[in-house]
Amino acid sequence: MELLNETLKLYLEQYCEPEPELLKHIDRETHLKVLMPRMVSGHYQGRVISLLTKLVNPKNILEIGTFTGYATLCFAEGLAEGGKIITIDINEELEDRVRGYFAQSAYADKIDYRIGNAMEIVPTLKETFDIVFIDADKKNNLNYYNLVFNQVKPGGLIIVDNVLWSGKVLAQKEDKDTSNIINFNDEIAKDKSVEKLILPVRDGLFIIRKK
Ligand SMILES: C[S@@+](CC[C@H](N)C(=O)[O-])C[C@H]1O[C@@H](n2cnc3c(N)ncnc32)[C@H](O)[C@@H]1O
Repeated sequence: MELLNETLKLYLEQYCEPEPELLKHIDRETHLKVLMPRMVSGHYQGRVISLLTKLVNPKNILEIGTFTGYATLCFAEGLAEGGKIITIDINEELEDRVRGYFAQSAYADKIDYRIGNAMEIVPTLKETFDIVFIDADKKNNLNYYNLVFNQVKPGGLIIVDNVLWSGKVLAQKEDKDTSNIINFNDEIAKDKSVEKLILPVRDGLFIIRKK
């Protein structure tokens, strides 16, 4: 089940900023040439990410789950002067394509793209982050959250994608992925060290602000 019906999606896309040409190209190629294209953030969610990032004006961003780099470039639009984004993906088959997209963008020198298992790479990072985007293997949402939490600045954001999981979370489906996401959402709801809300954007974006 798609949470946004096609008519509403098209309307929302008309009343936000237009999709930059490179992102249009990435979205088109992702749908034509890459497996599981529906993982791409896309126009409306991309503009939500871009606007949120501009409000925060971050120095350091961490993205866990690059895929084709669409959201990476949306985050990069809002980086502060001298800021950078580290983005991690385990899928080396996409590396050349994604490095090509980043090279064509205005943000090539701000993006630190690493290939490997985020569960191994994240514990090696020394930076503190203004924004962390968790969008990889959903079973590890809580592990990533716990791994990065101490490196998120007070007032910083942790954003987690797909927390409504195509409506399966509301239907309380009992498959493993859905149960993991429900468990993650429940843990965040109980966490008193953060302010939080789920935006019903695309597949559900959890916006979590560290107090
Ligand atoms: C939903 S996609 C990311 C979409 C992208 N952030 C966007 O918004 O366009 C999830 C990505 O996580 C990656 N991934 C899955 N498990 C991972 C892991 N353990 N470490 C790093 N990346 C992982 C997958 O290869 C996939 O490209």
